[in-house]
Amino acid sequence: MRDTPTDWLIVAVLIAAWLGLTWLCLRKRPRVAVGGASHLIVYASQTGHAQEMAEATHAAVLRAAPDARLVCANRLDLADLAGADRIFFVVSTSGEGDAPDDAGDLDRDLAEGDVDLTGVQVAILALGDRRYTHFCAFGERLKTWCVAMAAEVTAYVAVDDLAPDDLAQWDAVLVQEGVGAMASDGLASAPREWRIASRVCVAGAVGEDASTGASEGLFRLALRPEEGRLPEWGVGDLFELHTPDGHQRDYSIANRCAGEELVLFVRRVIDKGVPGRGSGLLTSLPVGTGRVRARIRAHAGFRPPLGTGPLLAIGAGSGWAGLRPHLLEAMAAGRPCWLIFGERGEVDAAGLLGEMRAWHQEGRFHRLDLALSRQDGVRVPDILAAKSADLCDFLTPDGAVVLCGRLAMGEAALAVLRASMSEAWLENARHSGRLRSDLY
Ligand SMILES: Cc1cc2nc3c(=O)[nH]c(=O)nc-3n(C[C@H](O)[C@H](O)[C@H](O)COP(=O)(O)O)c2cc1C
Repeated sequence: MRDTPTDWLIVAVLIAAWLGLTWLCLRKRPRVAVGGASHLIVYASQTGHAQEMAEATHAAVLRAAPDARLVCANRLDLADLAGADRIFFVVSTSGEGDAPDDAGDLDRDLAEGDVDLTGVQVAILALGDRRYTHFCAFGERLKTWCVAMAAEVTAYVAVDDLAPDDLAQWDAVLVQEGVGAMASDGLASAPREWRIASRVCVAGAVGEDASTGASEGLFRLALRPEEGRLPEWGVGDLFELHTPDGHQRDYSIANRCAGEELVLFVRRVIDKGVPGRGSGLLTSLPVGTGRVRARIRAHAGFRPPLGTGPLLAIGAGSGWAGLRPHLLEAMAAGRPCWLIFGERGEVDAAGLLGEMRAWHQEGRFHRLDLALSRQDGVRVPDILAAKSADLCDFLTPDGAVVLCGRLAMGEAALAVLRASMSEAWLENARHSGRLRSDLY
């Protein structure tokens, strides 16, 4: 039997109708919000600032809308957004214009997702830093997408380096929206006074590189609270320094919470002859009498890797501050540890390398590999590549990785690990909490 032109026309019409219906179904997702909440506060945060501000925003919004829900971006479905009346996004930008790790799914949705947000009011607080090339790029992408999805974007506030004036604008937005300013009780702890109890230069000669605008040595500091006992913190948490001119700087706390002191490793930064706002203070105030204001801030994304398997710690320079408490925790738990660490040279960093060497000689580390770039021309990724087979033996199947240091070093290290262990292993380790990184 031959097909007639009429048969073909009917088939074409049916296919077109089916495609149209599918498109409509996908676009008009059911308006079911998270737990039925009319107000959503959605956060995406790499080092905790956006999360904390979202918590303070949530506390403020709750006054006006008792069903308001606080949600991490990755726990969100597009249908949740469509089901809300008002959405407050509080998001930072990480990497080079990237979404924070806890917003990878939302970022994919921004590229591919389609949902009807007609009638949904959106306000966005975007955290970023103008020293990076792509200022608030993730917040910008989010705004563009919301507009494309037909949401009404009522406010967009971009914050440069947590500048108080920019944050005041967000408070003004909240007041305008009828919910009142951010609730300070959303902050985990208030800043307090700390005294610099000791300070020693452990790497890089003081004065070196000042002319080139580069750094001027790495210092180990011990701080004590001016009053009261040492506050509690967890492995991975941050010391948030509040400078007298209203800025904040984060430093990894380098010891576990015990004893009377909090330990930091601070690189003295000199930019065009001017010492860094935070590092300048910490490395120049007099020992014994010098005081700074700071508080401890939880860093949920850099908690000890889950599991009980072996731990590979990778880092360089001031990244030692981030790795150190993880190693102390893992050694105490009896996990085999392997440290791969980069510095410039033996003489340059004797104070820093001494502690690692001592731990290794005492048998507390399974293995220690140093990449001394200026002395031997070897960098951290070179070691990872050269020891690829050993890495597979050490990490397969349930090993964990903790990575801390400059972004370029971290990304190069991850690329080599990906090649050695496979993309699937790395993704699985990240999703199951066995890979933690803090790159800056
Ligand atoms: C490794 C790193 C990369 C960053 N990349 C950017 C960027 O590309 N664009 C930007 O505007 N800010 C960037 N920032 C600045 C952060 O967005 C800013 O510090 C923000 O307050 C961090 O908020 P969070 O703690 O919620 O992640 C970066 C910060 C770090 C540490």
